[in-house]
Amino acid sequence: MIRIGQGFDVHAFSEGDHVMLGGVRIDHTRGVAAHSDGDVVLHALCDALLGCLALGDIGVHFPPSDPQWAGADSRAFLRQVRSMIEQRGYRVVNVDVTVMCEAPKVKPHAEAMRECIALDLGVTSAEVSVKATTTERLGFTGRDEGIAAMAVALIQRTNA
Ligand SMILES: Nc1ccn([C@@H]2O[C@H](COP(=O)(O)O)[C@@H](O)[C@H]2O)c(=O)n1
Ligand SMILES: C[C@@]1(CO)OP(=O)(O)OP(=O)(O)OC[C@H]1O
Repeated sequence: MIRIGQGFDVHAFSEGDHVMLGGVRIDHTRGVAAHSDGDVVLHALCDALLGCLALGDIGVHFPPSDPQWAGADSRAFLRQVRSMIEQRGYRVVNVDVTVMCEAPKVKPHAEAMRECIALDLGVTSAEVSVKATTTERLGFTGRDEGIAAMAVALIQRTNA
């Protein structure tokens, strides 16, 4: 039995000197507004994985109203979501993420992001794809107002 899920997340730029993407710290002229560390890649991935088993979304499991998640490392969310999936008898097959922003440049960090995500999901980096695109100066990402990410995940029953 295989199951598929998709996720999407956005965070607006705010004051700061770095962004977290795929668990990797990237120096930037701004940060993002968020309750946690604002890692759109990991948030979209969590939603994709939760979506595989119709387990709701990241905000259901890690509510923004809960002070324990203030400034949280989003890798902890991803590891927790992996654990939810494994408890239900599934394993991650592969994931694919697209980051949308004018800046920062993602490509120089894509390999580090793949390795970080692979470690937290218990797969190899060959099972983790990270891509990036501008939106050709169109829309909120095109106006350099924030970062968006979308993700797709495939999981498989471990006894399949
Ligand atoms: N934030 C971004 C956006 C894009 N890239 C890389 O640049 C290539 C060209 O982007 P287009 O939007 O013109 O297609 C793209 O293939 C990405 O590899 C990036 O690294 N960071
Ligand atoms: C991650 C959580 C944690 O409280 O808050 P944010 O960092 O604001 O990120 P969002 O993508 O809005 O997801 C909701 C929350 O689960």
